[in-house]
Amino acid sequence: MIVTVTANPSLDRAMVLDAPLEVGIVQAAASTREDAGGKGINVGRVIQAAGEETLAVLPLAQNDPFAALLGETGLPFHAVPVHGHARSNLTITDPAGVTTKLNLPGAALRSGETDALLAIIVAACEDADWLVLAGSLPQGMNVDFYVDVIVAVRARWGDAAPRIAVDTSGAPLRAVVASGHPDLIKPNEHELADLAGVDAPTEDLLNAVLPIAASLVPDRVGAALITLGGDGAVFVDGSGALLAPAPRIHVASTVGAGDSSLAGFLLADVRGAAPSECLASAIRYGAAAATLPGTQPPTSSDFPPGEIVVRRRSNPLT
Ligand SMILES: Nc1ncnc2c1ncn2[C@@H]1O[C@H](COP(=O)(O)OP(=O)(O)O)[C@@H](O)[C@H]1O
Ligand SMILES: O=P(O)(O)OC[C@H]1O[C@](O)(COP(=O)(O)O)[C@@H](O)[C@@H]1O
Repeated sequence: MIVTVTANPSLDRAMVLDAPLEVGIVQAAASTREDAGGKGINVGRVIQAAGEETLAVLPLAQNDPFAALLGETGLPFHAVPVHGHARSNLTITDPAGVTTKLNLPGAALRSGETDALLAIIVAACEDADWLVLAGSLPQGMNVDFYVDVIVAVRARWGDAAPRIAVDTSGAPLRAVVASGHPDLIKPNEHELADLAGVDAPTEDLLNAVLPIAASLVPDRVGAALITLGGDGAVFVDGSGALLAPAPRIHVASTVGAGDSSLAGFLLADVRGAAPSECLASAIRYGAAAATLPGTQPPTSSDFPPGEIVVRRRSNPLT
């Protein structure tokens, strides 16, 4: 079972333009769709669509319109009652697939609500193979929240604790890497560079991220799945690195592509696949998500045609 946590859910509105986005003018939009989103929810929807067991944990006010949208997905979830409503994030995609994301900070949680969220997450981890801590934290929440979760889950479940994947950015990611030792992180090249305090690479991304990842794996994190948009993805663990370019696709919207990559990786892992097949699955799911509008979860029927070629590098630094 894969438990996902979305501390900062978002009602995702995706708008499609039939001309490139221009700032400072009035522009007609061609279409729009709404999804119950946020990184953990997106991961969970892909896992559920693939037929594997999953549970989403999130803070949610009873009278929040987000609840109806989430209910329509059929995703099993455990909502921790809170006062604030889910934020609304906006994604704008132009005909070339260029995606602009406008993300709000999200309503603050009260201190009792944060404690309740942590307790529910720990309880939900009984029999879980993976715990996925995904997305930003609501404004005002302690940046160590994910560290607190990791410590509490491992203290409660010991050897039976799930492996823990973290997909976040900025201060919460720095905190987790400083003192949480997660089993897996899933940054993109910008988040990875920010974490390591270096400039993000702009060329030959598959190779350029390897030394940055090697500075973190395995001392600070067990493994890293680094997604690189149209350039593909890299997986680094204590035994070396795996590199896979992305297939050429027609991009509809890249929102949710990173979440689908992580879901694809975990799906293959819980089905017993080797890391190279987990990486290929991450690429297939990420690329499939990018061909779909909004945060629609991809299934295997959306996979782009062709083989995913995975190369191994035993020493990421050479
Ligand atoms: N333009 C694209 N062409 C092909 N695949 C893509 C494209 N954009 C994203 N993907 C797929 O989705 C994955 C995740 O995308 P990425 O943009 O790195 O995630 P994030 O949203 O976390 O930044 C990539 O590793 C790739 O497999
Ligand atoms: O929690 P954050 O980092 O603000 O991101 C939330 C947004 O990211 C998404 O989960 C999409 O993420 P990706 O495009 O990185 O896969 C949206 O559903 C949501 O609006």
